[in-house]
Amino acid sequence: MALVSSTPNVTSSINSGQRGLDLKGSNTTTSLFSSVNMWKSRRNNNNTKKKLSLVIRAVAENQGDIDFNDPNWIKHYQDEFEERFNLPHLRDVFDMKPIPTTFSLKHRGPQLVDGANTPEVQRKNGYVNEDDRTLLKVIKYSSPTSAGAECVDPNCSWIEQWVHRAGPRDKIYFQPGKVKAGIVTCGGLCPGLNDVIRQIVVTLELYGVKNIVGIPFGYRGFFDNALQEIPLSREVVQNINLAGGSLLGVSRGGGSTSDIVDSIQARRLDMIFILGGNGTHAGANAIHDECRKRKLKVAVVCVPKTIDNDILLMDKTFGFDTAVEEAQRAINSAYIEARSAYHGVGLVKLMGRSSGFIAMHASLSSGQIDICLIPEVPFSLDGPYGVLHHLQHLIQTKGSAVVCVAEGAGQDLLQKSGATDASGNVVLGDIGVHIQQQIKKHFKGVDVPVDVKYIDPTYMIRACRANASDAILCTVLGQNAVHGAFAGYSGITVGICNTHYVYLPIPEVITTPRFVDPNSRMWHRCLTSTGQPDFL
Ligand SMILES: Nc1ncnc2c1ncn2[C@@H]1O[C@H](COP(=O)(O)OP(=O)(O)OP(=O)(O)O)[C@@H](O)[C@H]1O
Ligand SMILES: O=P(O)(O)OC[C@H]1O[C@](O)(CO)[C@@H](O)[C@@H]1O
Ligand SMILES: [Mg+2]
Repeated sequence: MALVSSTPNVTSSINSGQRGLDLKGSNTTTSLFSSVNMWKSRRNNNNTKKKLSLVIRAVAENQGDIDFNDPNWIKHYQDEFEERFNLPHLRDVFDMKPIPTTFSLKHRGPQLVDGANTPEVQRKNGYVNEDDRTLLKVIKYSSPTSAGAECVDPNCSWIEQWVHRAGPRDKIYFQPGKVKAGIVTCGGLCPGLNDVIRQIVVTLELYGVKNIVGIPFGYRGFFDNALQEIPLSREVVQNINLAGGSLLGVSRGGGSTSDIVDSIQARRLDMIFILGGNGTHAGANAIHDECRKRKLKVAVVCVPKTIDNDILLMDKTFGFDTAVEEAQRAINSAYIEARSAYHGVGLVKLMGRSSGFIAMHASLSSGQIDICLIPEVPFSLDGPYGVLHHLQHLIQTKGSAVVCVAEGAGQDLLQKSGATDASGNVVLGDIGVHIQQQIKKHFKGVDVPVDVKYIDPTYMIRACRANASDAILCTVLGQNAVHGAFAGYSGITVGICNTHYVYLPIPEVITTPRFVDPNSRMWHRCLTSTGQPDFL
């Protein structure tokens, strides 16, 4: 029985910040709205019994083909999970024999001669066994009503879900001296891109790779003949992490998979490291499939890049911490402006196309936000429960207020242009400008003076260099990407799950964007911190 792939886990979809995982195959927008509606109805329902029955009904409806009376159902579930998270490997297609790794840290001492594969050498070099696994979920929920509960059955049975541990293996599937490796950065900018590029190059060189190139301006670099490959070496990348942006440039849109793979073939690339978000990963998976179809021995390995932190299953993606930290500056300025004005309102718009992680975390960390609005939580501006009424209350009671809004929030309040960007992403209406206008209009209507200061720090945040914690994350992800390619995997991405670094098959992390779960502890903490009510 196809337990995992054909049975969406709606308990997770209600409760998890990773609900998209469980709505496989469904349209992203539809999933977002149906889940938001489900949440809406949950939030308006204060009766615990009703809540519980809703959850259990969701389980029953959506785990329809799991027979919970089967004493082995957990085992079946785990087997399906293992199969789903199995990593595609070049061995699946090619008859390949591994060779001892050339990755070795510099050692002193007679017993640590390069190439010697003694347990001592293995331990000193920190090789990871191919069978090592890390747990994807670490909380044992005792009830489906526990905050953030992700349960498969009504009893919330404990089900171990293991994913593959990342790191260098003692055997590799490429001869480093013959490898040509390419690196490409796609989508929008994100702090840390240069750190990842740098670590990929440095690690490749440590294996002994001499032919490393950058593909300029995202996928465009593969099919725009006017663009030249950029030769990369430790020397070239030595200091690139000191600046934001991407040494290679980025772009959205363009290019058929077939053209890109033609280009990979013509360039004779053996490994391609692809840095990008959801769209980029979808492209990378298509490239991996096409390479398999053409019987090309190419390792396609992604490093998730999204400032919005909207990739499934991961603790966080690089650049996110920096974005949150940088957002503090905008929030603090808005706060000072608001405090210093008579009836001041500071309004800050932060990135977050469909996920409000930056806005939520920035609100939490600043402690200066009175109202935080994110795409996952619907709100109304007008009426007795609307944002404007609450804002008026704040102005009249404490004299000033600060609002933080994610760019994708409240899109239902704006006219849709129907426009899309080069990658097919919907062009959003400007919710920041809209709220600013509505605040002015509302206060004029009730004849209360207000002084609104609107700050949109979007591109200032995105162009920053990575902060210390992101720089470390980038370092580990970049190194692990190279280890993954040499280990022979393709069609994979690297990530951090429960503080451990893992490899995941690409399709598992991009079924939808990752969303803030309005029922999660984190969102509840944000509400506790702002003191804001529901706005519906
Ligand atoms: N479904 C898809 N299949 C193949 N390629 C895709 C797909 N979606 C997007 N791409 C390509 O991936 C690249 C990046 O996509 P996109 O602009 O959506 O950025 P992203 O990777 O999602 O990152 P960001 O977080 O900045 O939005 C573009 O060149 C785009 O053409
Ligand atoms: O203006 P650009 O380059 O299209 O990027 C804007 C988008 O980038 C993102 O930060 C994702 O990278 C979104 O939040 C935002 O909508
Ligand atoms: Mg995208």
